[in-house]
Amino acid sequence: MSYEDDEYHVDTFPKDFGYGSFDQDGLDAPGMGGGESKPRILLMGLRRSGKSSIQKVVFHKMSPNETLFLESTSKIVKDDINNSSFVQFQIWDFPGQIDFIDPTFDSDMIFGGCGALVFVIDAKDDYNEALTKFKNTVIKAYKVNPRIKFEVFIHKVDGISDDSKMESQRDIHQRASDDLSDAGLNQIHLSFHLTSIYDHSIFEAFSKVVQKLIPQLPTLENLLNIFISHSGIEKAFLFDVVSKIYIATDCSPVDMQGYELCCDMIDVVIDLSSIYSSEETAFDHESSSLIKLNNNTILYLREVNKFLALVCILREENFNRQGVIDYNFLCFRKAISEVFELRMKSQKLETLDEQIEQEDVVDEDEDELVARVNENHLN
Ligand SMILES: Nc1nc2c(ncn2[C@@H]2O[C@H](COP(=O)(O)OP(=O)(O)OP(=O)(O)O)[C@@H](O)[C@H]2O)c(=O)[nH]1
Repeated sequence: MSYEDDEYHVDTFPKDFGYGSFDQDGLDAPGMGGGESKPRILLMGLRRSGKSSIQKVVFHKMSPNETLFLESTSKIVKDDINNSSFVQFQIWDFPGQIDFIDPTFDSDMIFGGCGALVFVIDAKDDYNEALTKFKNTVIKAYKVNPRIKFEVFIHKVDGISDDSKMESQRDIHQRASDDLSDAGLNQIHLSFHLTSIYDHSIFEAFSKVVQKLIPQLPTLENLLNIFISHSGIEKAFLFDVVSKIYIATDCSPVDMQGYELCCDMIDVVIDLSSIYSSEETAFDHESSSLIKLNNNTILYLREVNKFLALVCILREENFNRQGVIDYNFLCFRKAISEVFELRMKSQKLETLDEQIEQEDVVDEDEDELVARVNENHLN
């Protein structure tokens, strides 16, 4: 975790139940955790649009109200998210005032290794300036790296009526697309999300951003489809426990209420478990939980590995066959660990290749770059 400020309130989890270096069955082999091989998510947008708040709420358990006291970001902040082999990336939080189109800005380096660019637009503000900045940023980034996924967060939609939200989204979508086609770039795909840190929408949106960076996503979805169809389950989410973003779900549509219930269940399990166990074992290989709702529905949680949990929604009568569900779950967990191992092997090979090509210079280059950009562009 690259934040020096460790003072903020930890909302739900024990303080050290967060991201950090990990060593899972020797999977954190040298070179594997090296931040430089991880895809990068860039958080960009105008000043005070909410970039740092998003990062702190989703990945550092800051409570939304505390973001009111966040100071403006004055330099690029790099943050390593190292929670599991499936979810490893870096988030770079950019200061709102940074000038991407300045010729001295090293866009090759910044956008080159970037997996997704999240552009945050404050829905409560006049967004003309934001759209101009968005257009310039996309043009520059696409030129350097056409594989970047462009994600627009229409942010701070709390307290806005559903009609106004839809209207803002339609308007921003239309104008952003028009701007890009005027620049001859109508082939660029933009994704739009309505978000707020005051509800689960920010976690849902970030889930979708992160999923696009997981090459094994189709395999995970397939495994979940097979699992639910043979177990009488209606919906299943594979959750990253710390951030509560889901890294995969089955192919049925996501209902926001169901997602919120599953997120809340994770909080309940960790909170209760922390009372009766040490902080390190609040979530371990024996973690599982069952919650009966008063509408004939059951929430069922099982630990998949140190960082992942499977949370399922099913009808009460289907839980009569718990033995079948548990057996299927064990098969599912085994399959996940095989995918996980395969990924580790291929990452190891990639790292070896990279090391042969360029002996350990990338890390220094990137840090130098960030320092240089901060020096050149910011007070
Ligand atoms: N109502 C509401 N306010 C939000 C939301 N997200 C962030 N804010 C507020 O917006 C203000 C600015 O948030 P920051 O995260 O500092 O914005 P930033 O984009 O990082 O700003 P710079 O560092 O100056 O670029 C803070 O007062 C937050 O509390 C949201 O979803 N809803």
